[in-house]
Amino acid sequence: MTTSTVILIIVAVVLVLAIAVIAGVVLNRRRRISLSERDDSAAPTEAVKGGGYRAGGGISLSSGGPTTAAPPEHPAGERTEVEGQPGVGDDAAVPRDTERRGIVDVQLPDGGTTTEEPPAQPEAPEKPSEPEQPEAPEKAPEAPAEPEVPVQERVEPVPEPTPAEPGAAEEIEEIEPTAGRLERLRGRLSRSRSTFGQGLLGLLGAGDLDEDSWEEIEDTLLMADLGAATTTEITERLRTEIASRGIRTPEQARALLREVLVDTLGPDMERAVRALPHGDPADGGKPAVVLVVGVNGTGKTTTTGKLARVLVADGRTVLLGAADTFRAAAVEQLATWGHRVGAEVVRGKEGADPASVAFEAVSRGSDTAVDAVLVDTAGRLHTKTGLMDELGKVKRVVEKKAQVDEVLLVLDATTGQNGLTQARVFSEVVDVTGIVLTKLDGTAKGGIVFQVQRELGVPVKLVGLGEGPDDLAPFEPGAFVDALLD
Ligand SMILES: Nc1nc2c(ncn2[C@@H]2O[C@H](COP(=O)(O)OP(=O)(O)OP(=O)(O)O)[C@@H](O)[C@H]2O)c(=O)[nH]1
Repeated sequence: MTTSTVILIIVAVVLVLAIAVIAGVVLNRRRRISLSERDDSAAPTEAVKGGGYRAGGGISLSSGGPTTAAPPEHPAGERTEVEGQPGVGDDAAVPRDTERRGIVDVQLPDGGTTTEEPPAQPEAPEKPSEPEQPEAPEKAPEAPAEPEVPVQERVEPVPEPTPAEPGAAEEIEEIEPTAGRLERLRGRLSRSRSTFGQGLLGLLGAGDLDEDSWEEIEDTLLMADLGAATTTEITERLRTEIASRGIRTPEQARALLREVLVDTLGPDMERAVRALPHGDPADGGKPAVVLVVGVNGTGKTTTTGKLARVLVADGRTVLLGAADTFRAAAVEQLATWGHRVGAEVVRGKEGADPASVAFEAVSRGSDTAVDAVLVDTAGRLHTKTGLMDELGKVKRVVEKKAQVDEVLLVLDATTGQNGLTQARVFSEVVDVTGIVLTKLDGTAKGGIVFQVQRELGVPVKLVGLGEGPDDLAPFEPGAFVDALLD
């Protein structure tokens, strides 16, 4: 063995040993890191999960029972007012039906076929000698160009008795005068009043406001759903004005608070509901077209019915379009409202294309020269995209026949911030021109009025203050703030 071979062997052995040592060190480190990683992650997980709370028992479960197979009951009477619900694509309350479908799922009938008769209506026996239904095919030339909307095939206008028809007049209800409604319904705001107005007045009237008092004022505004931006704006203005005007007495504080709140509500915004016709419909004028949109359960159908009553009480003729075809009961509900005020109702079968129903309603309204066509739309769809598609389509299709004068977005005041999220989404889809805030009688958080207007720049035009047929009032900032503060 030569010297060089010996050296080579020694070098090789040294190299092998070095590699072995390095590998050992690396493996050892990895193991250590891996162990410490696990240790680190274990601690926060526990902290987040438990937060120190230990449940005393398991979650109580019960059987769904046999009722799951039966068709769901209309739970309108059981609606619970749950904070933070719903989102767009959800319901505002307990879903009334199990089946959901998007417009893409709707089966279109073959051309030329007639749709099957709708299920017998409760009112049907009372009007056996109804005039013949208008011939749908006559409207074919007026149908919109959108090929997927075979209007004349899908919609079945069902004329309800009008005031002029013999035998129908006695069924039509008397409608409360619309003037001064907010004043009359003022007591319904009492729940809002107690926490919001009285809390603020108590703080401001106490005088000598320190930082804690201002924080409390901010908290009161935030808890009443006024939102951060409006709260800051109001608080800053109150601070400035109290200092510059030298407000001393509770009366002065009250007057200032009223002034600031009313100003924040934009008293100059145009709040008239655009539901009067363009010219005289009997003389070639066009009816006003009002679309009522919103998430299901917020009170769209009820609001449409209440608004019809307001118009009828004002001596106007109204036609209702039941374009909420996702739920048969919603169509029936609107038909009942129509029947009660003597308004004709145009409806499609369950699952009919809402756009075609809306189009037919507007066509029929123009033909019969009514003053206003109110279209109740569906708000429950799987997704925001589905909702956009449908509402956008309804508006586009209707606009082929007439101008849409008003798009009323119905929001449930009891859903707080979520109403705002809904408002944003709906205003992306259609140009919302007015807001109807319903169920203000059932919340202590009337402050959502401030936030919604600020966010959307669209006025609250009407408020729902109860389930009664005439519990719809115009929104008047001064009277509203007085109701909060008195
Ligand atoms: N307390 C109170 N209840 C209201 C008001 N407006 C509507 N409601 C009730 O809210 C429930 C839902 O109203 P709907 O008109 O059916 O709601 P919708 O948005 O049309 O829902 P769908 O019919 O499913 O499309 C009903 O029980 C109404 O009586 C209101 O201003 N105050």
